[in-house]
Amino acid sequence: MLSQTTAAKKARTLAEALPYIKRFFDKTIVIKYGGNAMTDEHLKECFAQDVVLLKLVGMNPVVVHGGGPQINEMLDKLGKKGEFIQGMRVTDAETMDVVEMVLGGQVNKEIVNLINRHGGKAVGLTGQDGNFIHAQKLLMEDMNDPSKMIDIGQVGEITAIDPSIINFLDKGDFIPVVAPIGVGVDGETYNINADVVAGKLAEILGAEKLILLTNTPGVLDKSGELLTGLTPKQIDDLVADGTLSGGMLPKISSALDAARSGVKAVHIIDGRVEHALLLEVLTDEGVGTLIKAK
Ligand SMILES: Nc1ncnc2c1ncn2[C@@H]1O[C@H](COP(=O)(O)OP(=O)(O)O)[C@@H](O)[C@H]1O
Ligand SMILES: CC(=O)N[C@@H](CCC(=O)OP(=O)(O)O)C(=O)O
Repeated sequence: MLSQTTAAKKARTLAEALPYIKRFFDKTIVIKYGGNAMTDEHLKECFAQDVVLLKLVGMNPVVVHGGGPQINEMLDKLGKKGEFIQGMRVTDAETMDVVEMVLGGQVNKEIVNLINRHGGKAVGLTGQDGNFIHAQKLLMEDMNDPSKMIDIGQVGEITAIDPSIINFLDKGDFIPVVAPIGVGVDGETYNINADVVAGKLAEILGAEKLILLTNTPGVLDKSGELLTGLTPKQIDDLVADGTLSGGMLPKISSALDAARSGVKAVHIIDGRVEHALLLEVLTDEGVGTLIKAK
């Protein structure tokens, strides 16, 4: 039997959720599930339960997933080394085949299956389905010399998103699970960073919240301390002095773009914390880093 104090604590936590359930009822919440946060079986189950719960209390969760480490694992098996420049994967034709297989197949179906096992109705999509993520080849600016462009192969930048398939799924009981693959005018496919897709999708859907689940407590300063809130000026400084690097670069710029484009709350949070998503959406507990528009 629960002691009275434990029971009272549980009841208080449940009661705390009520104003959040009201506030976010019928609102869209885009959740980026990073490949690095997807490693532990128990945490994956918690994630799926959280997504289903948000849907059942009337919100519209839209999941965008990554899978960087999972792609690396498959490349390793093929004797190929994954290479990243400024947080973006250099994607030749062979790597693109692996990206499509791992993101569009393995990882996407695993998440769909997890959510469905917990009572949700997840539908897996890539940007090709419903022709919804339009992309073109990205020519990336060199951070150290903006006059120089870097060619990283079949990596895409989003040119447009047609959200009708997502809106259709949201209106029903479905939970969209999106793999970050875009399609070009001639039907060619592009590898797009999942943070970029999540940010743009949140903007286009007019999402109330964008939550980026990753494998750090949030954005950390030079001495490894958590930064709970970040303004654009602070972000510029952290990029310039090298505190932000690798995968955090596309993450932070997508987060900032989304905040500036009207997504009301953008959070980078620790996906290694049990039920991090519920804590973020339904409690007063602030976890991670809030990205401010100004
Ligand atoms: N200042 C920073 N604070 C936190 N993480 C950082 C920072 N700079 C770089 N990183 C790196 O960014 C990583 C998160 O990005 P990424 O590897 O792309 O994860 P995900 O798969 O969740 O998108 C962290 O694991 C960390 O290694
Ligand atoms: C262009 C580019 O970098 N694409 C990423 C797509 C997956 C991704 O973003 O996965 P995470 O969120 O787990 O990092 C890649 O190939 O790794």
